Amino acid sequence: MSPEPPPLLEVRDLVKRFGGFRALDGLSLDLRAGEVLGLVGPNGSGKTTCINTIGGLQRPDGGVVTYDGRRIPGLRPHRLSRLGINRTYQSPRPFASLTVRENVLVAATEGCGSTPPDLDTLLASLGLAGQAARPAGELNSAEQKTLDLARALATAPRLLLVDELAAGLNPTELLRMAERLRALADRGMAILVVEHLMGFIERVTDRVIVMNAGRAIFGGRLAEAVRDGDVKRVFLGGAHGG
Ligand SMILES: Nc1ncnc2c1ncn2[C@@H]1O[C@H](COP(=O)(O)OP(=O)(O)OP(=O)(O)O)[C@@H](O)[C@H]1O
Repeated sequence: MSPEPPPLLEVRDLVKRFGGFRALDGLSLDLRAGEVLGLVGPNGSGKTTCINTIGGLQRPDGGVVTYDGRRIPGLRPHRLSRLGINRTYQSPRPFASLTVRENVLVAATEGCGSTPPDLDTLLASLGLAGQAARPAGELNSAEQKTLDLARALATAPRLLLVDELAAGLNPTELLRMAERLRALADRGMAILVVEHLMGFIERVTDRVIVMNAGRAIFGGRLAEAVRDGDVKRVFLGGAHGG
């Protein structure tokens, strides 16, 4: 049997401070190609800060992030995008006056140089073909989230960071979104998903990391997490999450 390939993303002892407050306090995680890792935890536990720090929006104050065998300290999002890392945002901000298609076209120019997806096929696969000519500012919140995913996918990422994509989607849209993420992972994409909706996490993830106060307090399958004493304490009361 061939040995398991090394993780595409390795995060070691990541620290992010805001003033004297440690939003990330020594977080470590691994993520392999084709794997979906969920990052869950109470409000303020550091999930978005983790995505922002890996994704180049915020500079880490300590620790090491290695992507595809290369340290990526302090690289800005557009540089990371060219390396194959892209993300979605909790509150997407598309170019409101540009059409859906134009928004995705602009994003595609920031891609990593590997074959970009055909934009019309991409829009169709995300159910946005009918919206392609509409100004993005006219989309509802679920459509804007989907457009945000299309924008990220247009750069052909190998690592996708997903920040609360499911919030605001109806049950049918949730199911469809979960299937899309699974299909992307099945084609080899590594996906880190921050999400509060546990049904969605259960459907899309292979593993979860439960965070509290900037640290990982559990790593493993969601079914095991819900039986873990520390996890129960954090979710059922007494959480120290900032
Ligand atoms: N730019 C910032 N300046 C100061 N404090 C910040 C900043 N960004 C985040 N924080 C603080 O860091 C902590 C972690 O925030 P973060 O948004 O990462 O948590 P989260 O787990 O994503 O929360 P939620 O589930 O509510 O989105 C919180 O206490 C937050 O107030």
